Amino acid sequence: MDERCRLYLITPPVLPAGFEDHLAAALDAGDVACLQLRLKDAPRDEVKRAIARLMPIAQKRDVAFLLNDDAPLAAEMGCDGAHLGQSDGDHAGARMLLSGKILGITCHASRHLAMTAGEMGADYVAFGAFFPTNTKETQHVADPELLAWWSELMEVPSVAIGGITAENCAPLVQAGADFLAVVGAVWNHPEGAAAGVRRMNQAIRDALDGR
Ligand SMILES: Cc1ncc(COP(=O)(O)OP(=O)(O)O)c(N)n1
Ligand SMILES: Cc1nc(C(=O)O)sc1CCOP(=O)(O)O
Ligand SMILES: [Mg+2]
Repeated sequence: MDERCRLYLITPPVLPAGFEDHLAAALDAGDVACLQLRLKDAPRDEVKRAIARLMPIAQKRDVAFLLNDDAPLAAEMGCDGAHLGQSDGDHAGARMLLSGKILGITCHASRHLAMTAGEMGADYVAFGAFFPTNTKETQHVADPELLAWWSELMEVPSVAIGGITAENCAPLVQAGADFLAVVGAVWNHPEGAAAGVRRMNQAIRDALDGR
């Protein structure tokens, strides 16, 4: 098992005014492995403008920039990769389009979906939701045991998602999650996004000490 577990940051579904400054402060506050742009239901032009604004902020800091839902647009815009759900198009086609780039696949709480994604060539498999969340209506509940099973059997990294906070993340880290993906724990942190990143990283370190 890789002894590390890293933070995977996802943007809020709607970007507030001045988001660039909040993003830069968050990414400067501590280790963030990647940033996923997740603008649900935004027109393609708006997503393109957001990529042009935000991708340089991430890449300048060595944070991989992934686009949610749209592998062709990720390829066209030179993103570092894409995240696709089970209804987000042809995974094998996306794998070819994003050759050499990162492709992550949502696998809910399903061992079968994860094995299929791993065999297809996914760079990570995402499991969730581990906890209730206000960010999205979820239909699947994942258990930390799934992360332990995956990390013991497979080399492909796992991402845990759904309602994860500094307070509840320890069992996921200790079960072997390679990444913790969060929205609210960072963007809704009462002291700001930078404090959210610091707090998540501290919680990950504390949990790794107890692994
Ligand atoms: C890292 C990560 N894991 C899971 C998801 C969820 O993807 P999906 O099921 O396609 O749902 P939407 O995010 O598109 O609403 C994700 N985005 N990122
Ligand atoms: C985008 C997303 N996908 C999920 C899944 O279970 O597949 S849960 C989720 C929302 C994550 O936001 P927060 O960290 O605020 O709970
Ligand atoms: Mg999706």
